[in-house]
Amino acid sequence: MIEFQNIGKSYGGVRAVEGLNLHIELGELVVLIGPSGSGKSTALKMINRMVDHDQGRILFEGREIYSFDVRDLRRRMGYAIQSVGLFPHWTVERNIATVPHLLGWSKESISQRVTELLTLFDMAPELFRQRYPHQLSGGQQQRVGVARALAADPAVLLMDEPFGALDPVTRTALQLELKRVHQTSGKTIVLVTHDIDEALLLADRIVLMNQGQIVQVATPLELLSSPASDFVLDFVGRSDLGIKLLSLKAVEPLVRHDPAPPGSPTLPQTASLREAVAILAAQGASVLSVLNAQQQPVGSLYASDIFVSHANTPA
Ligand SMILES: Nc1ncnc2c1ncn2[C@@H]1O[C@H](COP(=O)(O)OP(=O)(O)OP(=O)(O)O)[C@@H](O)[C@H]1O
Repeated sequence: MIEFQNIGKSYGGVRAVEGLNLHIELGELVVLIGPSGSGKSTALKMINRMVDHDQGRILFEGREIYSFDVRDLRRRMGYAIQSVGLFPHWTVERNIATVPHLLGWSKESISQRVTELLTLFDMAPELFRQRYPHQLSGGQQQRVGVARALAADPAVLLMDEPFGALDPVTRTALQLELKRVHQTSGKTIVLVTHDIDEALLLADRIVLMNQGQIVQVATPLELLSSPASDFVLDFVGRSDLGIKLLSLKAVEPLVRHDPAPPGSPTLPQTASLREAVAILAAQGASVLSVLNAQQQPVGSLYASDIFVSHANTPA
């Protein structure tokens, strides 16, 4: 879908990105992460030519990006950034409709699409479509920013710290929404973040950068279980690596199909092992009753099974 071939970029003689090779597959959610100044934003912006590379080739759907009309290229790629960049004198509806409007969609199609997107992001259309950005909370503005990026149903969504500067609760809610949107739409998404937990939660693959170069490309589980170097280990957080690994593992494989003792604390079947450990510790319990979506018990989860199974995970 998007291919970086030996990409380089300098600003005034200073190398920001060097020797970048990466193939992003159709429908993948790839997270670019790394310390400040490592070249993440530059790499992202080269995809839609907000920044032009000066070495190598970038292919989009098999075609060199320099062979596209730049406006056409950008319309095919939704772009959402931390500062949101909503137009202050336009309503929510008009903001979301920016690209459909440029593409000459009919009034009815635009209105329908705005309703669809506001509903998707859990913002009642009748309440929000006529509001102006200053009448929204920060989290709502971010949602509108992402809705705008999705409006014309672009093949690709590029996101630069889209949930930065939000409180942790709103941030988590938006991350889960993005995960759901990705799973239901199957869009290719490239997201830049500083936040390793965000990367672990969302990414199909994580691209860890340092000083303009890729240090490791891996799935979240691979990154935690086989960090390529001490730099990676430090970046992902040496001290709480085990806890992070637990958050990637589902409880389901460890559920025993016999009922937990009466009065055991409960846990949804869809929870992660990290959540299970948190409840076990908080309640001082050694076994949990696992519930399905209908709140019916489906079995039990023993603390001893978690630690044995986790210890057996290949490092
Ligand atoms: N317009 C520019 N002019 C000059 N140098 C720039 C410009 N944009 C970025 N740089 C430099 O290029 C390097 C990479 O910057 P980039 O913004 O891609 O990093 P980043 O990993 O996204 O950083 P951050 O996490 O702080 O946003 C940095 O050293 C930065 O100072």
